[in-house]
Amino acid sequence: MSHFLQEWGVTRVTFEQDPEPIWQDRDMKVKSLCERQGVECIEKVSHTLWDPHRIIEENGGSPPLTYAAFNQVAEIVGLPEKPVPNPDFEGISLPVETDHDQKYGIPTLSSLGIEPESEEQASPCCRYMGGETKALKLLLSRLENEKKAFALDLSLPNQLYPDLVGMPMSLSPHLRFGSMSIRKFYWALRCSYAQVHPNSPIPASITSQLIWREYFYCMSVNNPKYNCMEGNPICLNIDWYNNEENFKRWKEGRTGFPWIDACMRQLVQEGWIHHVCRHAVSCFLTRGDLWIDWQKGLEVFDRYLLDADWSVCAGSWMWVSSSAFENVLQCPRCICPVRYGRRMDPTGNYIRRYVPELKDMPMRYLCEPWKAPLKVQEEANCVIGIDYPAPMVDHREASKECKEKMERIKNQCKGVPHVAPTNETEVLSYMWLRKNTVENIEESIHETCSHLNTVSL
Ligand SMILES: Cc1cc2nc3c(=O)[nH]c(=O)nc-3n(C[C@H](O)[C@H](O)[C@H](O)COP(=O)(O)OP(=O)(O)OC[C@H]3O[C@@H](n4cnc5c(N)ncnc54)[C@H](O)[C@@H]3O)c2cc1C
Repeated sequence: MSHFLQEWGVTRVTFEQDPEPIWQDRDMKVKSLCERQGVECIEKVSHTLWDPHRIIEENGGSPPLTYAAFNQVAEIVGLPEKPVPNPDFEGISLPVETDHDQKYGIPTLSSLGIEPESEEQASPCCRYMGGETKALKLLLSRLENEKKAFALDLSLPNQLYPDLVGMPMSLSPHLRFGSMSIRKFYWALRCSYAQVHPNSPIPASITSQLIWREYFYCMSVNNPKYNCMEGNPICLNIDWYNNEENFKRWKEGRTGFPWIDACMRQLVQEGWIHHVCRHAVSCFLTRGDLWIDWQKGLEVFDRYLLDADWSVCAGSWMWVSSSAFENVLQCPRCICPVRYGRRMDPTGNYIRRYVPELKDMPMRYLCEPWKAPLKVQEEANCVIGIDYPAPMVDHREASKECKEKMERIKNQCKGVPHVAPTNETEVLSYMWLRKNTVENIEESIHETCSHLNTVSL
């Protein structure tokens, strides 16, 4: 790094704030290196629409407790700044030497010791290309689609899988790595709505997904244990099952529920799945069917998702598993892996694409192939238990059991804050919840109080 700074005559480095501890650690190192080299360091907030610290300050020193409260505070803070051209970069061109790629080219994955885990991973149906040029093209086609939806007053979901030419439509990996500016995306969505409906106010739903991202960022800032259950002041300590075999079947897409398996296989092969798929598989793993720790699911998402984002991913897992946020006090309905699959994939094309064993299974049985008569299974060349697994749980039974457990936890939660405790009474109620796992209550109260002191929420 110091070699590059010198060779390129760098005098100023700008970087953006990120709440993830490893990036904060990296920033500290870069800053001290730059200081030693006499290079100026400028820290900007450009990865989020608003500075999370500003939101916290406006909310009286703690993060807004709910998504609705977040929106109210954001309204007070005002609309996010519009992107402006950066004069620092105008007219800049970098001379590229003939041996540029040799000296500075991106190393291959195998030179870093990373090999594909499967044939599908080695040649996936779609490839995400990095860089702002690609991201801007993607934004344009995305806006065209959105405009059609705005004109019909529809909220058009992104497609479940890349289009026929293998082009992904999702911008999330670009947002994650900064090759698409979040402010540009936000303002582009608002402007294209305004073009279609010039005389109407812009509905909040147009940008609501981006605001969820902001909310999770705001909740994670100042909380280094945000991606953990233990020591994370906003997360309930739930006694999840530790069942390695069940976890492995979920991870490998061998649950016997075609919709869940299609989602998990797409994730591992392509590094991206649609929000409805993320929701379905995370609910299935945790409070829906298997009652397995959300942190295990988070590890898998973190490994395979191209848009894996410390704040959003951990926040979403806590949300879906009812471990934090508003969901702690609610008992949301479990997702049925059969009915939901049928609703989301009415043609069956998605399941057939990622679970080819079932490609000839008639639509009627596609989401629950174990119900197909043996003759139908034989005709479809897919005998359940031989060519494709039988369902690993009885969903009705498993979800009933999970729901009862969740109800018990929620009853214990009555009167307990659903996010970080902010005073001593709340700490005491919080400890009540944790007493099943912490033997010495006094010690645990002390532990949580010190969290409150160290984690300045
Ligand atoms: C268990 C689980 C884990 C998730 N992990 C991640 C993750 O690691 N990284 C990530 O970017 N998104 C994550 N999401 C949120 C969401 O599923 C993805 O952002 C979305 O599917 C990306 O596709 P898109 O770009 O087409 O999204 P769009 O619908 O076009 O949304 C645009 C952007 O808004 C943000 N966004 C969208 N939905 C949400 C949401 N529910 N919560 C917070 N931000 C949102 C993302 O930055 C996304 O790129 C997760 C959701 C769940 C349920």
